[in-house]
Amino acid sequence: MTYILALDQGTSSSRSIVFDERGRIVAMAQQEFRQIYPQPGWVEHDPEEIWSTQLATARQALAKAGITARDVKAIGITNQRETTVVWNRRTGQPVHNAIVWQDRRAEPLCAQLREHGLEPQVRETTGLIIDAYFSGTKIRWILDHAPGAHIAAAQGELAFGTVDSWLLWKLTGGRVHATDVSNASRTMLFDVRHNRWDTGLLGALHVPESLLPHVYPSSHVFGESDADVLGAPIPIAGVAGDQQSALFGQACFKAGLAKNTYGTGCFMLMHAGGHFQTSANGLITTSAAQPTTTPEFALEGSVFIAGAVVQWLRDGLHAIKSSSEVQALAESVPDSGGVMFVPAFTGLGAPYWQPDARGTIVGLTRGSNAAHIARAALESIAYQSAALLQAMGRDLSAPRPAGTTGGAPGGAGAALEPPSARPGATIVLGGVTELRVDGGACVNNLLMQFQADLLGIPVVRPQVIETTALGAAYLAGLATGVWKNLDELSAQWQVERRFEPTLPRDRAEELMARWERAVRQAVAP
Ligand SMILES: Nc1ncnc2c1ncn2[C@@H]1O[C@H](COP(=O)(O)OP(=O)(O)O)[C@@H](O)[C@H]1O
Ligand SMILES: O=P(O)(O)OC[C@H](O)CO
Repeated sequence: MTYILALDQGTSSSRSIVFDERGRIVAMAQQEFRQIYPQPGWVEHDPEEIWSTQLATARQALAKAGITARDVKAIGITNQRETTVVWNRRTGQPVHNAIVWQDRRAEPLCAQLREHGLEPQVRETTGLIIDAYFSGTKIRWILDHAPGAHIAAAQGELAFGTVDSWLLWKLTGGRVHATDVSNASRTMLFDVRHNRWDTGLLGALHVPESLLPHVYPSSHVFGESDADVLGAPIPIAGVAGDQQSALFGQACFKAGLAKNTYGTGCFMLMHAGGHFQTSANGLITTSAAQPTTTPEFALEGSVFIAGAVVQWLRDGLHAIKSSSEVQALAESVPDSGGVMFVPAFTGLGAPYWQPDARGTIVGLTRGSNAAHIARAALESIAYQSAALLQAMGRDLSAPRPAGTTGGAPGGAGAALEPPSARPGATIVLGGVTELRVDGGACVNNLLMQFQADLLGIPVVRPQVIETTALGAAYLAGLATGVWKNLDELSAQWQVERRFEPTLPRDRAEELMARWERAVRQAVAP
């Protein structure tokens, strides 16, 4: 039997999963680690803890599987994206804690870049918007604040990496300083059209090129782990950011294939093929996990509050005792009884981009009860996701020629016009024929059925919902001959359940229109 070890380094925990050659899970281990909040809006991780928890889970997973490193054909790495580590190449010591993707401290720097008119250049080169989310301004902040970092950087002593690079460095005992295209595309410094660092943006952010990792395709032998790390050297042959890795693990290899991950928030990615296109509908363009040197892209949008609304029902409203109870409560009523819940607790993300929107429940009557609110809360996850897929569909139906900007997140407004005033009055999905799902909340059948009903296309839940780790395993297995090609992977991907739409389309559109009205109330209560 051939085994692949996937290292899945997430925001709140490090996990390791052993897969067999048929993509089945053999063993899994997980460890949480500290979240460090030095100031409001700041979030840090200790890079050494990221490494020690990842290593511990890798060893545990091998032990649970009853195998040794010699039985493992390859390692694949997938990781929380954008989180930024800068370390000293000689000592291997980080010069600062990792600045996590959620951290907002670089916002003033972003404001300066916007004032200098850099937005179009960023959008046309990286597919992104200027935002503190991405790594570029986090690197700048560390160079500006870690003692002696400027001089050390100028002398070529420092290395930057997203978490994959940091793990690669540690696994190889400091021999490999590299990343893959999907992680590089989250830095705001990478020309995704040509798969190379962009000297113009590096100059604008004053980031020396000597800091940067080499960039390779996502399926590539990056190096071998040191023998003493896991007991024998293992090729590290796949690397991808977690959302792109999930897209790959869902076998979404072609334009129009889309996945949605239902976790705390939702991350929806749609493969966009090999043609670089910026969004006119409030999304970002990112590099997909790339098995070869040919650039491939994905459209991406995220919902801030998805499964988190269920946590709020539990911890804020005390309507349920555990997340799994939400389905039974919601099913105790035939529908939401006209209640609409917009969980804009932290503003609204794509495609609305309304940071000041706040959570809103509309349509309450004397007859409304906790079950209606629970049902509306679950439905809100599906409405937000439908709005994202609709935005993607519109981008696919009306591709924008390169060189045009606008419609960027932050441009807001457009997505808030009444649905009847937009091409999306009928739910246009631009040829998307199904939505593949994963993440903790995709176990909820009521939610999945409602999602299919709204979209009018099947929602498909695969047998392995650990698709993030599976994607990294696929990438590593492709580079080491475990699997020959993408067709073989597509054939291996298996459906656990398919939710077929049953709602008449005019009813779905009526509901979407009511949702959009509720959104407008959340934006301007
Ligand atoms: N049966 C359920 N129905 C709806 N949501 C659920 C259910 N079980 C868990 N969740 C939600 O799923 C989320 C956890 O999913 P997970 O993929 O582990 O998230 P993350 O990776 O963001 O931590 C939580 O927000 C939780 O409320
Ligand atoms: O670790 P997760 O699952 O929260 O994912 C984080 C994303 O990669 C952030 O862009």
